[in-house]
Amino acid sequence: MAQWTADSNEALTLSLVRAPKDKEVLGENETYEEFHPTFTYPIFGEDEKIYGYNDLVVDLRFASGSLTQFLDIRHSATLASSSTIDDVRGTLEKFIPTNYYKTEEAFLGRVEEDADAFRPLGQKIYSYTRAAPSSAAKGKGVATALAEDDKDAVVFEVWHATWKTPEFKEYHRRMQLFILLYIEAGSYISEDEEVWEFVVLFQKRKRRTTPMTETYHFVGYSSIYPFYCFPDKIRLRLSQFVILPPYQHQGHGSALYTSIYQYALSQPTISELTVEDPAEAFEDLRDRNDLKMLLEHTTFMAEGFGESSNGGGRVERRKMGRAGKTGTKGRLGPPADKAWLENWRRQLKIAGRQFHRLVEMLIQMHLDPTDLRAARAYRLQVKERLYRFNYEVLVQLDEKERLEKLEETFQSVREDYQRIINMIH
Ligand SMILES: CC(=O)SCCNC(=O)CCNC(=O)[C@H](O)C(C)(C)COP(=O)(O)OP(=O)(O)OC[C@H]1O[C@@H](n2cnc3c(N)ncnc32)[C@H](O)[C@@H]1OP(=O)(O)O
Repeated sequence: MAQWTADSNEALTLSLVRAPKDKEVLGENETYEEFHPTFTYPIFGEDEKIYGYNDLVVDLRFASGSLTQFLDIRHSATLASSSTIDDVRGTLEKFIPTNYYKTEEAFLGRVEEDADAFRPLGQKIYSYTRAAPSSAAKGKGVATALAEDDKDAVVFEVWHATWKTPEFKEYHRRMQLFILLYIEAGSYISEDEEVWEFVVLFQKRKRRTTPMTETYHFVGYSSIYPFYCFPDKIRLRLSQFVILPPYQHQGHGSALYTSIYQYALSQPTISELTVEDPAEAFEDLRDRNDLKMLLEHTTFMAEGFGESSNGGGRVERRKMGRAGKTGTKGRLGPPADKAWLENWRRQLKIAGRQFHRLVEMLIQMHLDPTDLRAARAYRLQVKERLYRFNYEVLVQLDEKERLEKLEETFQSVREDYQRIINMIH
C-alpha cells in the first residue's frame, strides 16, 4: 500500500526556470529550481497524499519572470485497478490556468522568448539593491545595499498593479497558486472584487551582452485590500504575502513589507496599514521592521524619550528617570502620553494595537531596572491594554483569577517583546 502512496508536498516539485543566457550570470550556489510546497492540502486533500503511483514526480515549472507554466507528471508504475488512482493532472488543473505547456521543448522555447520580452506590469514603486551572490564582493555581504550602478549590485524592484493593469489578471492567475502552497489557510481571492491592489517583487539581472539587456525574475508578492475609512480615507489591509523559498531569509520579505509601508505613507488618502490574520513568521517580520523604523525615527525618539539628536542622525540618550535634574521627561513616560501617542500613530499610519505594542517594546528597551516607579507605570500601561483587548474572557473570571491571568499574560508579553528586541540587535 505504502509504495502506491506519495506525499503530495514531496511529489510536487517547483522550479523557476531561466533561459540559458540568463543562467550565465548566476552565482555558483544560486539556484531557483527544485523546491517544494509547504502545503498541498487545498489541492490534494487533508492527508496531503496522492494514491496510485510509484516514484511519482509532479514537475511544475514556471518561467522565472512571466510565470508561464509547464506541467509534467512522471512515475515508474501505476496501480493496476485504475478506478482508485488519483487524477493528479485533473486535480491540479482546477488551480492553474489550463493553457500551460505540456511538452518540455515548447516550454523551453517560450522561456527563451519570455526572457527577452517580459517586463513587470503596473508601476514601479520601490527598489533596493543587494550584492550579487556571484560577485567577488567579499565583505559586502548579500544583504548589503549597493549603488545601482555598482557592478556587483543586483537590483530588486517592487511594482504596483490592480485588476485594471493590462494583462495583470492573467499574470495573477499564474502566481496565485503560491498562496495555496505557502500560506496556511490561504485561498484564492475573487476577481469580481474590483478593489484589490497588488505589489510584486522582481529581481532585475543584467545579461553579459552588448548592448546590456535587463531581465526580470519573480520573487514574491502581496495582495492588499483597501477599505473605506470614514470620512474620506482608505485603510489598506495587507491580506496575502509570500516570498518564494529560493529567496527567503535574505531580507526580501522585510524589503517588500517596507515598500508597502512606504507606499502607504506616501499616499495622502491612505490612513493606515493593517494586516489580516498574520502568520507567526510574518508577525515577527512586521514587528522587527516596525520597531527598527521607530528606533531610526529621530524626531519620534527624541520627543518620546526626552532625548536629543547629536546632529549626525544618531539619537543620544540623556539620563532617563531623573527628569527633574536633566530637563523634560519624554512623552513615552512611562506612562506614555496618550494624546501625543495618538497623534504620532496617525502620522505614522500604524494600526492601533500594533502601534501600542511597539511603544511598549520601546519603553521596555529603555526601562531603568533600578527605577521601580517607572517599572510599575509600565506594567500598568501594558495591563490596561491587555485588559481591554481580552475583556470578554477576563470579565468572566473572579477578581483574584483575573489579576493572576493578567499578570501571567503580562509576563509572557514581556518575554515575547524581549525575543523581538533581541532579534534586531
Ligand atoms: C498576512 C499574511 O499573508 S501572513 C502569511 C505570511 N506568508 C507566509 O507565511 C508564506 C511563507 N513564508 C514566506 O513567504 C516568507 O518566509 C516570509 C514572508 C514569512 C518571510 O520572508 P523572508 O524574505 O524570508 O523574510 P526576511 O528575510 O526579511 O526575514 C526572515 C528571516 O530571515 C532573516 N534574514 C534576513 N536577512 C537575512 C540575510 N541576509 N541572511 C540570512 N538571514 C536573513 C531574518 O532575520 C529572519 O529571521 P527569522 O526567521 O529567524 O526571524
